[in-house]
Amino acid sequence: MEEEKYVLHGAKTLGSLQKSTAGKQLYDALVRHSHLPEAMIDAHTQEKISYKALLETTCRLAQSFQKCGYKQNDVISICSENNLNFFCPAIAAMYLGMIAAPLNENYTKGELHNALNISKPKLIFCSKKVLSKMLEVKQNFTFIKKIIILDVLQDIDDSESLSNFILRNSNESYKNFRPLDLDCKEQVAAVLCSSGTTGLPKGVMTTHTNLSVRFAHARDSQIGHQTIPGTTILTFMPFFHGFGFCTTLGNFIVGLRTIMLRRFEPELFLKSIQDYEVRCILVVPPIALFLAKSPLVDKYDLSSLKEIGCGAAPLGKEVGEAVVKRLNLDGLRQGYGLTEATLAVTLITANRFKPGSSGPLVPLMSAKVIDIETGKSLGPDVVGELCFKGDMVMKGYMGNIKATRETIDENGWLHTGDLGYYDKEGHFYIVDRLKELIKYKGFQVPPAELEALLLKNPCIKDAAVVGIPDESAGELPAAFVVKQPGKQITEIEVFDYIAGQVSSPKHLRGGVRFIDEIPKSATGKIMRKVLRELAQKMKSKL
Ligand SMILES: Nc1ncnc2c1ncn2[C@@H]1O[C@H](COS(=O)(=O)NC(=O)c2csc(-c3nc4ccc(O)cc4s3)n2)[C@@H](O)[C@H]1O
Repeated sequence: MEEEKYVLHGAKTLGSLQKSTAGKQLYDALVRHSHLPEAMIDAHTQEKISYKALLETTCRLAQSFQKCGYKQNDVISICSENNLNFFCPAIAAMYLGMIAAPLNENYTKGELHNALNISKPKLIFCSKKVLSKMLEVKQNFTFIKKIIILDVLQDIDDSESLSNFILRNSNESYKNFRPLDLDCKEQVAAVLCSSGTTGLPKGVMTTHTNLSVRFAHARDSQIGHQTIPGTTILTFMPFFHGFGFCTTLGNFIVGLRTIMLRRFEPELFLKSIQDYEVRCILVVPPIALFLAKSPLVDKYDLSSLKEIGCGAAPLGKEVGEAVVKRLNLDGLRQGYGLTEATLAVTLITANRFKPGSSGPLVPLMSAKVIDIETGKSLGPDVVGELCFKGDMVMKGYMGNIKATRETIDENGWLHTGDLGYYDKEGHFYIVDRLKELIKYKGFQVPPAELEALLLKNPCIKDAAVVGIPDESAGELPAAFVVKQPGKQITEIEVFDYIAGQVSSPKHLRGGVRFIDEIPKSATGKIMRKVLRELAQKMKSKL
């Protein structure tokens, strides 16, 4: 029986929680905000999309899906850098109980192969930039029926443009379209990649109920970053990642004006805040460090900025305080979240700033910190594994019951693999990571994925990858390698071997170190803590 005294509960009710599907809530929001001229602006091109255009495009795209015979639980993937049309297929899919599976556009063909094998999309929406890569990958999968290009007006060879696909398969009478009623708790809305506490990337099944809780938080002035329609928020968070995906959907729900960057570009970032009079920005810790230290910041008028949301990786208390002081803010709204729990599960709320804390538990969720030996829940100010329960917890990993059961226990508790504690006021502090996951600038770097690639190299007998601390990036992936007897390979050859197979965040920026044996426990588990300590003593030649 759970010791109730050490289980924390967020607010049990939230006036803004709606029982309808995420698709219906998004549809209603696009209708409600259809008078607002700017839903999203591309900071690179100044192009924009209105709420009315989002409404028409998503309804006609849903009608097109229906005309072409796509149906409930069919998966569509979106593989693109942030762009104005990124969310059109995702929202249209949610109207119909289809499933949106965003993919990192920087994935190599090998990474895409793994991710596509999980979600098995019938349709892929991609940008012109990744079209050739997607066409090559498509050849290996019979389940992919079509590729549609998001950011061109004309077809390219056999791939239709989004606008032509809609024109050919729908008509002007989109006003008769309505989203379907669905079982919100069971119906999967999106599948997002995450490696979780161990192993290779998996597909996190996020349901309509999961998103509904997020939308309730977004609407609530105590939790949401901004809640007044038309308020301007800026993001460069990749839309394929839970942080960027779920916060931007929340922006549409509230009617915000989202200024979108494809990637962080210092001058464009600062100029956009100034020129669009941005009120709120969402950042990861390396950008908080930039805001704290860069001389560039003094060249721009950032006086419109009233709020900074920061998360996805640890933020040093001193950095947060430096940003607040330099930008004359009330505080920095740090949050702690994981893809497996949809978005932030602890979040600094307005006026409850505590430097170094990731904030109190969000409404509609429960939390406990457990002793990693006994599993018993712990009281305040004692470090243990963070666990969460409630309607933000994912349905599970797609097609992977074993990994799901290893992450969500029989009582519905999500075991995060993170170490932390809460203080007497219920503020949470993340202090370390039990799990092997490495975070490079907020991006996931699953050691198991790199270790599997290293072991395929004929010159390598054994290998382990750990994260080593870095002030700017948070952690850098570093490899320990045992050479095959009689084989030669250099550090740079190992670095290049990995860099040629995976996307940039996974490159071995922490270096390569050759050792005689990988330290392992009696059960064969890599002793990663030992390796992290060894990495500090053994400098890499790279
Ligand atoms: N604040 C934090 N401090 C320390 N570590 C943090 C962290 N947030 C995530 N992490 C680490 O990333 C892991 C999860 O990685 S992940 O799966 O890629 N997902 C994420 O990192 C993730 C998904 S949603 C999300 C956030 N949403 C927010 C909304 C508003 C806001 O102000 C702040 C945040 S953070 N983060 C966690 O298990 C943890 O190890």
